[in-house]
Amino acid sequence: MSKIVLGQNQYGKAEVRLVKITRDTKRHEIEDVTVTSQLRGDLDAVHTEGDNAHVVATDTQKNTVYAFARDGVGAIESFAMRLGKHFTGEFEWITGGRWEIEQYSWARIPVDGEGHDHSFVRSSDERRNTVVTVDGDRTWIVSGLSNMVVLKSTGSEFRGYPKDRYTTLQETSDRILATSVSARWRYLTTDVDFDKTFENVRAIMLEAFATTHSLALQQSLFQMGSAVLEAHPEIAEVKFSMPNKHHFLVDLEPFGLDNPGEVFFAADRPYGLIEATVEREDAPDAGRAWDSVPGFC
Ligand SMILES: O=c1[nH]c(=O)c2[nH]c(=O)[nH]c2[nH]1
Repeated sequence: MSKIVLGQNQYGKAEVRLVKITRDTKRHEIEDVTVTSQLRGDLDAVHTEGDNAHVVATDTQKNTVYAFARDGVGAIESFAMRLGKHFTGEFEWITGGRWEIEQYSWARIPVDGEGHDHSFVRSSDERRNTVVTVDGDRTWIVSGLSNMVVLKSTGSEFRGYPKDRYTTLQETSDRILATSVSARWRYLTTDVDFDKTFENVRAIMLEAFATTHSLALQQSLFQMGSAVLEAHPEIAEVKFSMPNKHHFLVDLEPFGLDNPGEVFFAADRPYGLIEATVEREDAPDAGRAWDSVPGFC
């Protein structure tokens, strides 16, 4: 019989819900995040013997998240790195880990044409996220966004695909193109103005989606990724997962009506799922950056 040994492992507190209000002035600020903290290191004994001497409790990890938030969250990448430095610095057998943060955005409620001081409305389901991975003295940062729903009502075609006996799809030179963008990009350095870069990457993706005359969602994806890499030398690669949110033209002929691309059935499933990585050919190895970042190819 072969010897049975413990393989890769990590543990921590998942999805710590944290809301931080900054109320130094009467104009409050809100930061709303979900934090997952996972530690790696010399943790064999707890698995093989039930010896907890090295187990920084998941409850302690949760408390640390809340305690650190007392000073504010700031850029989620910086907050995640703070946590990483703390756990790997404080406990010598903790040699690395993974800190994932998702951020929800709130907008001020407009009252008399101005944003209210302390009343907010969740602006959309879109989220900003990051995964910071630490292994010894190496740190990888993968940041991204999810649920960025975009649509263009023309400027999209889909033609020239192979036809076989199962093909019923009609070619089109004018269709709706809609998707919910999930994207994650890997930074080449930890020395980044993360908030500014996030806003810029997002704006670049939106502009590329809008201005690309799309022959396929795959082409739009590649344009979006290329535009980001062209503008941001500190980013090595961008991974996308983009559902093709199909909009089918409704046949209004039974009602004696034409339908020149105006009335659509927005199907929610099934959907095409377009995934790709846009990368620099000479990018340094990704190391452990994408470990435990599911949902991308
Ligand atoms: O942009 C598209 N890419 C596809 O691969 C595809 N396949 C399909 O049926 N419609 C589309 N649209």
